[in-house]
Amino acid sequence: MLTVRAPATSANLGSGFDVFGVALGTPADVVRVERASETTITVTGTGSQYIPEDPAKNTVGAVVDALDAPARIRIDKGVRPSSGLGSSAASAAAAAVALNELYGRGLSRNELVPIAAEGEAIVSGEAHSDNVAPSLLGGFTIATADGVTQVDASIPLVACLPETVVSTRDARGVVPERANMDDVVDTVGSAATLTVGMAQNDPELVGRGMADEIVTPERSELIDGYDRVREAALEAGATGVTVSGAGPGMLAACHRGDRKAIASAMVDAFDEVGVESRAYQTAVGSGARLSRN
Ligand SMILES: Nc1ncnc2c1ncn2[C@@H]1O[C@H](COP(=O)(O)OP(=O)(O)OP(=O)(O)O)[C@@H](O)[C@H]1O
Ligand SMILES: N[C@@H](CCO)C(=O)O
Repeated sequence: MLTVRAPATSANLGSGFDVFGVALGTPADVVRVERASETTITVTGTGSQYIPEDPAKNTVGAVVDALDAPARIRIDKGVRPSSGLGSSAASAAAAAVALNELYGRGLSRNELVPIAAEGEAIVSGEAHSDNVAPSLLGGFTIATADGVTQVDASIPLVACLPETVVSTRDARGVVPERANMDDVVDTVGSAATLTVGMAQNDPELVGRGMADEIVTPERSELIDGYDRVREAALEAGATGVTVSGAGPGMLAACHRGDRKAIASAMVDAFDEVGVESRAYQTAVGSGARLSRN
């Protein structure tokens, strides 16, 4: 049996819609695979009651098809679905690494990115790679049509997940079809600033580079308490705050010593609007890890 732990991820980071992503130190999905003549999937863990075990509807099933690698697959969810922390992608990335090894397909982590992204097409209608890339490769990733650029980084982060649900499919429905040129210019500036911040491990530049005038204003409307929680995190020392993935999770960049205060401030602010939440004090981390047992 092969076991792979694949991390949660946060995509977009504000200014990098459908392009930027980071791997998080915690939480993670654990996927176990064994060869079988027919594929079966069982799901346990957080939010497992909302995840289909039918291979045609689970992101992992798309990976099985793409690698032609039938298996008995057990998914232990650490990443809550529809949270904005790349839950669907974590399972797909873990399965891609595990099945590639189980069947000796010999594909590199970069080559597994489009394969794992097939799973995203099942749940959101589009095979975007911005979550599967960091879950496979770790660090900060820039996923474009030409491939993925990756840098290792260790920026401290707080990811706060309200107990509400926003599906990626719905959140993609509010993305504007066109953008104003001034907003495009500002957002390109932010994206460049964030990229330098990741390369230099500078939380101030990363936080400043999260500013986005195009997608985030629309998406934040879907999250009860967004403005209040954002303000609270900034007051507690966050260098930048944005929607995590498609939401409703929120992501704050910060300095290492400020994570605890920011986590409590975000949870308290959600509480003030009657929403329970859970905060992860984490950092940009490593990609999927394989073990044999
Ligand atoms: N292995 C899986 N893990 C999690 N969700 C899955 C899986 N397979 C299918 N799904 C479905 O995908 C949906 C969750 O994916 P979605 O992209 O909406 O959220 P997310 O991955 O948590 O967030 P985001 O992509 O914004 O970070 C749910 O409807 C869930 O049932
Ligand atoms: N880039 C994707 C990430 C969430 O899956 C989105 O924001 O819709």
